[in-house]
Amino acid sequence: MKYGNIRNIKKELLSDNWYTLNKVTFEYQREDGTWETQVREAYDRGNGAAILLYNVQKGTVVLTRQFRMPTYLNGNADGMMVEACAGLLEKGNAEQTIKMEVEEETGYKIDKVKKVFEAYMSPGSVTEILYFFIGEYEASMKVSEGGGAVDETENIEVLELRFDEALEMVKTGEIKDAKTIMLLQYAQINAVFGQ
Ligand SMILES: Nc1nc2c(ncn2[C@@H]2O[C@H](COP(=O)(O)OP(=O)(O)O[C@H]3O[C@H](CO)[C@@H](O)[C@H](O)[C@@H]3O)[C@@H](O)[C@H]2O)c(=O)[nH]1
Ligand SMILES: [Mg+2]
Repeated sequence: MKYGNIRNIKKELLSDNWYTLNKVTFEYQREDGTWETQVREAYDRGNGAAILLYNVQKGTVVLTRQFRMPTYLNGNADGMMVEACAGLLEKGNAEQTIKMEVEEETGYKIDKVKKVFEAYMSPGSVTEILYFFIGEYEASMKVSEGGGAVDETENIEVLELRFDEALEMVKTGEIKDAKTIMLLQYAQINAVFGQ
């Protein structure tokens, strides 16, 4: 018996205030062939893209720092998060979006990025799939201050850190964002900065 047979999917909209929260009722076929009814809430905030900006010569990465209310609600004392540059896919594909986000959030205009993997970040409750990239930056690509979209009140601070310092911040817990940890570890495992 294969898993994954489902039928009678019914969606009830609980909220579409900003993004969309649905209560989904469905029947799921168990291994013994019988059907059971399950209820799951699913939050759809679209898909996203994230990128590790790195400079091999300088041995540095560019990250961002911003206030994240949901983390404040769950134990992050000042609500501030150090994260790789990222954004939700609005128009266009993941690659176009991430280049746009890089310029908006960090002020660097880059034109070469490499997709490294994709991942569901919270598959039990959030529909989002996140596309992961890495890309080289250098000082000459800096065209503005960055900081994020003014109309979105993002107030993003741009950080340039040594790669080893960023890895240390994962150990100490100063970096606690999953996508950022995944990208830093990708760079480490794949010797993006050399052995
Ligand atoms: N008014 C309002 N604004 C919101 C709400 N929820 C989010 N926003 C704003 O919508 C904007 C979205 O900015 P993006 O840069 O496109 O997305 P992001 O929040 O950085 O999302 C990235 O990181 C997430 C967390 O790791 C990822 O989940 C996501 O895929 C993406 O990579 C942010 O300014 C955020 O504050 C809301 O309920 N109300
Ligand atoms: Mg963002």
